[in-house]
Amino acid sequence: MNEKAIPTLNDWLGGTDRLEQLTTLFYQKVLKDDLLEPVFRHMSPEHASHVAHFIGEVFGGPKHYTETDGGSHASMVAHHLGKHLDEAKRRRWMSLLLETADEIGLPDDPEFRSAFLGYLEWGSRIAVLNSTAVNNPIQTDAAMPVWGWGETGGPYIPD
Ligand code: HEM
Repeated sequence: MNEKAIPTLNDWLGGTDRLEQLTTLFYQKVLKDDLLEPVFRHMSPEHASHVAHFIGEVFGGPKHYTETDGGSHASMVAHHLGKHLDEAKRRRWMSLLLETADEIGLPDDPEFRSAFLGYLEWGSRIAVLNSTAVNNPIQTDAAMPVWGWGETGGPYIPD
């Protein structure tokens, strides 16, 4: 059988440097955006690289978020608690991020963009849900999410 080696999403998009380029330019746009600037005006100088590291790790890349930045799935979710995000802000966040992806020339093949958009839709909708939560729904020792070329595996059915 002729089995092809399938790269991770992180490898396919060009790795950590490309993700940092994406998030750096994206958060510059965010700070010029009327709807999102108030949400992000207090973000730390490391915010863009932390988000790049988080996504890279989820996409099968190096564990920069958990091993270098000292983050975890739970600590990432904690950053969204009480932020009172809504659909309008989520849509703007998505639209600016996708615009930035095109601007820096991230791969635009249908398979990559389908997986990439799927992750952003999933993650951004969870961020909105978590932003109205009081308690962190993620255990401190929970594993990081993992995203590949075809995911969700079915609807979320609570225990
Ligand atoms: C796939 C989707 C998302 C991912 C992977 C993500 C990732 C992250 C990470 C890793 C942090 C912590 C950064 C740090 O350590 O400094 C963070 C913080 C934050 N995120 Fe997200 N996020 C997502 C979606 C969103 C959306 C849709 C919004 C708003 C529309 C949002 C708003 C925020 C805010 C307000 C913070 C805290 C900023 C501060 O420290 O002041 N996030 N996010």
